[in-house]
Amino acid sequence: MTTDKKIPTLYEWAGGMPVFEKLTDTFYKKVLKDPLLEPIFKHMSPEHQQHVAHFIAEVFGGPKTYSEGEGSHYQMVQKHLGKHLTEQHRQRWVALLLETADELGLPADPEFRSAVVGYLEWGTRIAVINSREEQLEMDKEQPMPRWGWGETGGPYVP
Ligand code: HEM
Repeated sequence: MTTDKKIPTLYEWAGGMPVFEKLTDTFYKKVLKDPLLEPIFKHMSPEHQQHVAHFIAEVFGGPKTYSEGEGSHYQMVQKHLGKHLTEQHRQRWVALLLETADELGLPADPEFRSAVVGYLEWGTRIAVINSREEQLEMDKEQPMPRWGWGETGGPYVP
C-alpha cells in the first residue's frame, strides 16, 4: 500500500516566516558586534535583515515576499558586487548564523540541518565569488534559487 505523505518544505519545517525574521534579526545583532564583520555591514539598510529573511524563506519554499516586493535574484547578486569578501568573512558569517539557529532552537534534526548547511555553503561561496567582481553579466530575469531536502530525502522521523 502506498501512502500519500506530503513532505513539508524546509520553510514549513523551520516554522514559517516569524522564525526566519527572528533568525536574521538576532543574527545581524551578532554581526554588528563581530569585529571581522561589523565594518562590512555597518552601513546596511534598516530593511537588510528582513530582506535576507524573506530571501532565504523563499529559497526554502516559502512565499514570494522577496521576489514580488523587495528584489530579485539579480538584485541580490548586485548587492555583493565589489564587496571583496574573503573566506574568513564567509566562514564567520556561516558560523554566526548557525550559532543563532541553535540559540533560537530551529529544528536540529540531521536532515534539516544538512539541507541548511548545504544551502549556506552554496550561497555564501557564490556571494564571495561575486564580491570579487565590480560588474557581472547576468540575466535580470534569472529565477530565485530553490532549495529542498536533497539526498537525505525528507524530514526527520524520530
Ligand atoms: C546564502 C548567503 C547569502 C544570502 C542569501 C544573502 C542575501 C543578501 C540579500 C538579500 C541582500 C540585499 C539586502 C537588501 O535588499 O537590503 C544582501 C546584501 C548584502 N550582503 Fe548578503 N547574502 C548572503 C551571503 C553574504 C555573505 C557571506 C556576506 C559577507 C560576509 C554578505 C554581505 C552582504 C553585504 C555587505 C550586503 C550589502 C549590505 C548593504 O546594504 O550595505 N552576504 N545579501
